[in-house]
Amino acid sequence: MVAEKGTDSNKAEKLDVLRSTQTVIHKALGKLGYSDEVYELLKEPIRMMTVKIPVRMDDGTVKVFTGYRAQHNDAVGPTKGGIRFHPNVTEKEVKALSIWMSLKCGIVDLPYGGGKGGIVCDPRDMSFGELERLSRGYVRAISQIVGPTKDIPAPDVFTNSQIMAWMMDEYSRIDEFNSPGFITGKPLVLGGSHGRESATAKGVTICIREAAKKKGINLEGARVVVQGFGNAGSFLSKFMHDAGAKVVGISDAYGGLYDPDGLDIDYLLDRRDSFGTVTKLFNDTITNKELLELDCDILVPAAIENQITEENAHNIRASIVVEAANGPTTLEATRILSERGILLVPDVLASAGGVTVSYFEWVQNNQGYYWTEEEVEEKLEKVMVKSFDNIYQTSQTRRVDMRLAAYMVGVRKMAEASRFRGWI
Ligand SMILES: NC(=O)C1=CN([C@@H]2O[C@H](COP(=O)(O)OP(=O)(O)OC[C@H]3O[C@@H](n4cnc5c(N)ncnc54)[C@H](O)[C@@H]3O)[C@@H](O)[C@H]2O)C=CC1
Ligand SMILES: O=C(O)CCC(=O)C(=O)O
Repeated sequence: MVAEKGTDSNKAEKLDVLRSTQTVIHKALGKLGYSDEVYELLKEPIRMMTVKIPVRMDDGTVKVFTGYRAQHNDAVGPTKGGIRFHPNVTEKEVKALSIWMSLKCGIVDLPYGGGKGGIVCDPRDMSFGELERLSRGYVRAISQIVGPTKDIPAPDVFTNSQIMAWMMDEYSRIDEFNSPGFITGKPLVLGGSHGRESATAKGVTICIREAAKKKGINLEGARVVVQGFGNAGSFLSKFMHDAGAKVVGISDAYGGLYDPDGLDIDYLLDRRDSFGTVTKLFNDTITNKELLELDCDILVPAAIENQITEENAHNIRASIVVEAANGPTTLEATRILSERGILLVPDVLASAGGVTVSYFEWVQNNQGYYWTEEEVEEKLEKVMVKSFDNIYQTSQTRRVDMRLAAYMVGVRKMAEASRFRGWI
């Protein structure tokens, strides 16, 4: 049997997302009765590629970028997960992100394992041409280990449908075949799916609705704060606004905006740039730290990791925290929120709408027959409600928090698939 691990006092270790996800995987496997051998297999990706990507910059110089692709576990099927372009990308982060993808795919029951990629770069400082050359260079560098039946990438932080289009085109050249199923999150005209752009936020919205029912909170008039105004955060703000909630705070990498009477979300959506930046247009801003501690009913971190920590968890004033971002809450903070009776819907459940509709996109690419937006939304709704119920019930019956319950549900499928394959 797997023994439960104690907490570590070192602050850096508490912010180490790989270490903290390993801690919860270890606990989840222990609760399910799996052996330490299973943990040894699942604690790290089975494959990790580091690549150097030389890119001719617009000024004629060559800059060499570092990129990663992690494939966590492919017992269930091909691996799947986004590609992040961000200056703070690290090998450890990409590994953790690939494990979270495996858990998400297990939770929403997709025929995939988890993968994730990242490039250390700041696309906000790069031209369109430089970004295209970087995107194509990355695909050439990882082409041996990816493909429509091996590992299927998608968008994540600071990547979008245009970048997916360049990557698909580059892979199709290498493969000498039009390969729309190589990547998801593509533009509609290149085999993208209706509903993929807003899918992550739709999934989060469904989780908020279900969590609000459990807490007896009426969404009409509920005060919502959203950290991050990119793909996940901006659509989410819109959906909350349309549902009658009052979005009182939003933020981006440069700061936050607050209005207790509710922000004008349509105006902000109109003014945000393609990197989800909008606050630079305003003088009267608050910090991201202040934003997270605002008085509200529902708090949605939708930006980056390690935002709710033991330092601010006691000051969170929301009744429900729904993680649209990957890894926004540390384990210590998870414990504090849970002790304070705050319902936390974890990332691996709340943000799984994105990969669910990515799966729909891949299925449509494979069958060559495309669904309407209504069909996609109906299927997503069913998947998310079922997954939420399953995890909520698990947390109640096993008397564990929603994060541990989600890991227990998410890890089981890959552990079983690995066992049937005779790996463990
Ligand atoms: N796009 C997708 O389909 C999915 C995204 N996610 C997760 O959701 C989160 C957001 O992703 P996207 O919306 O796709 O990215 P995005 O690139 O569209 O937007 C990111 C947003 O976060 C803000 N941000 C960046 N650094 C920040 C910081 N230090 N403090 C506060 N805000 C900061 C940016 O200004 C921007 O508003 C990430 O954790 C991502 O992994 C999870 C599942 C699927
Ligand atoms: O759409 C996908 O395949 C992956 C989305 C993703 O990277 C994530 O859920 O973190």
